[in-house]
Amino acid sequence: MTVLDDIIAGVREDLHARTALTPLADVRRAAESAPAPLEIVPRLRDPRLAVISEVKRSSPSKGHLADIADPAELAASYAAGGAAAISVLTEQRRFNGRLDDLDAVRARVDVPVLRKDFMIDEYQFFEARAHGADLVLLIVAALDDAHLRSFLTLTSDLGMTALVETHTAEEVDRALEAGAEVIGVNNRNLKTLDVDLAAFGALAGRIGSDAVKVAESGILTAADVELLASQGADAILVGEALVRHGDPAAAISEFMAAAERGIR
Ligand SMILES: O=P(O)(O)OC[C@@H](O)[C@@H](O)c1c[nH]c2ccccc12
Repeated sequence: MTVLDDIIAGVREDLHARTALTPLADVRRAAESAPAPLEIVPRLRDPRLAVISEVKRSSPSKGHLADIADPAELAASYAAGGAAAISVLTEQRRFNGRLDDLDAVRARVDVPVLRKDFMIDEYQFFEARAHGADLVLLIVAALDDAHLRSFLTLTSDLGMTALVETHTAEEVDRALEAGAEVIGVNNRNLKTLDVDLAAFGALAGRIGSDAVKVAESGILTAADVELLASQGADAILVGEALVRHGDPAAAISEFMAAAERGIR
């Protein structure tokens, strides 16, 4: 059993508990009456690097990262620093996230918000929308082609955008064939949790320029950002470096400046 399998087993149990409390029909109704989702693709296509800033308390690889008593406050400083979007982890068992965090962040900022979780069931998409998400994460390694396609359709039917996460050449091909518009390369292998910042550079050319390219995970320094920008990243997804930084808004500006050096 890989780490990913193990995480998903827990996600499935938590999902059963929520569906027992709130039936799909109710979540669907809440999704339909939620305020319209925001568009993210134009922000990601902006020539300047887009920084997707993550609210992340802990992770299976690093354990405890930050307390984050007030996720809305953190998100507000991300937005003030120029974040293009805010990612909110909602997985409970391994990342200590919650849907309440998504609600709090959504209520506070007017930039697009990503529900970051392991999406394995239709229910979670209506739930994401009901809680104000504009984007969801689809992890190719966790989905067969049929689910990848049907979840992409459901995401766009709900007016949201999918960040389709890959880690290998085969996964990039599957993402492209399924019609993904925004493709992430996770520098962390979710089966082993090993991080290799070179993963993005190795796959960027394969993605090409039809899809938006997002470099994810293990991005700690301005030098990392400069390199990824020079390799064609349109956006970066950063958690640890921001939640551990005393001044996350300054860190975001610093990353954006580093990207300018990378593309010059
Ligand atoms: O904290 P980092 O190394 O900056 O990583 C952020 C983000 O990329 C990471 O949280 C992540 C990327 N893909 C995921 C899938 C599930 C859970 C978490 C993730």
